[in-house]
Amino acid sequence: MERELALEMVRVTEAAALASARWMGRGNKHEADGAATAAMRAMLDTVSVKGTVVIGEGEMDEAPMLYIGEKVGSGSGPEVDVAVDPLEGTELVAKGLNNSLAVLAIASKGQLLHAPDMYMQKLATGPALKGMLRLDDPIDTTLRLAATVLRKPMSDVTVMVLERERHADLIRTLRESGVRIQFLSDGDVAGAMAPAFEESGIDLYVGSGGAPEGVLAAAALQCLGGDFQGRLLPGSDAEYERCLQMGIPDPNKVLGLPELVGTDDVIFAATGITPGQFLPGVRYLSGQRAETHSLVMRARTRTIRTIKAQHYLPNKPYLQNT
Ligand SMILES: O=P(O)(O)OC[C@H]1O[C@](O)(COP(=O)(O)O)[C@@H](O)[C@@H]1O
Repeated sequence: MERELALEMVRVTEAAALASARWMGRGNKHEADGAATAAMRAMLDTVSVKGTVVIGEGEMDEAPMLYIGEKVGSGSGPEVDVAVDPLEGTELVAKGLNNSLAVLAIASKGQLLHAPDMYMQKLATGPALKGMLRLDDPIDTTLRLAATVLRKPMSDVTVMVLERERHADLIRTLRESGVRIQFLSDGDVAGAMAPAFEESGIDLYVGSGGAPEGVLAAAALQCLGGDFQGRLLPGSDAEYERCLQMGIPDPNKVLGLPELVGTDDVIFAATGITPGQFLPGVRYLSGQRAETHSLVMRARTRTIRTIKAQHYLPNKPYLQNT
């Protein structure tokens, strides 16, 4: 893929963020998500790719736009897999909480895992722990190994996890191990990316979250030089069957970066919607302007670019109905 596509991708996540940011704190996650999705869809069609959505808003019969299998892009240019989450953290926007993002990854055709909509067990690290840990190991073994590699006492190791009832045993073990825990209420793409940013103070991301979000996080970590392992958690026979239908022969297998994002030809972009750990949220300025902060990265070069943009809102047709 041409490197120029990276900047085009930022325009797409900026559009989604600008559209959904209007809904911050207004208690309506569906409107916020719908606005982000429509804006992302409209902007994607201006990008010179022949894209197929592989991670999207749901199946064709569930989602009006950006559904799995939908063709996007201008129809000229390279054939690419497209993974989107126009509003990652719908509750965060609805409740006016930190850390929601508009997120997009593209990779050369056939290279992103077509992850079914179910939970995935996840382990994400930054570059310092790349290749050192195994999702299959008991969590206390993983923590001890991480502390040794990072040359920190256990009490300085900081682990991020979604605050969920299903994580009760995991959290108990983390506490018994003596590590520090930072809880997330939602938004585990940002959570899984955190260990790759030293300034986050997070060493490891663990626990289960959405499988589609896992593929997006894996694309980000491929660009950041970090590591990601995931295991699908089909919760019923129907979900197990769904994995098989989607071309995943062994749904219980641990999937590493090569299985999730089988290429360095991947671009990841994200724009902050509400204020976040590594990206400020959308700010509305005087003079009908709004400011966005985005991150765009290519795995091939590992360049991490942050882009601050000021938008003149009357010139954004996709915002007219928001
Ligand atoms: O809320 P659950 O069921 O634990 O699911 C976790 C998933 O939900 C999120 O927190 C938010 O997802 P949405 O944006 O679809 O609301 C994801 O980041 C995470 O992967």
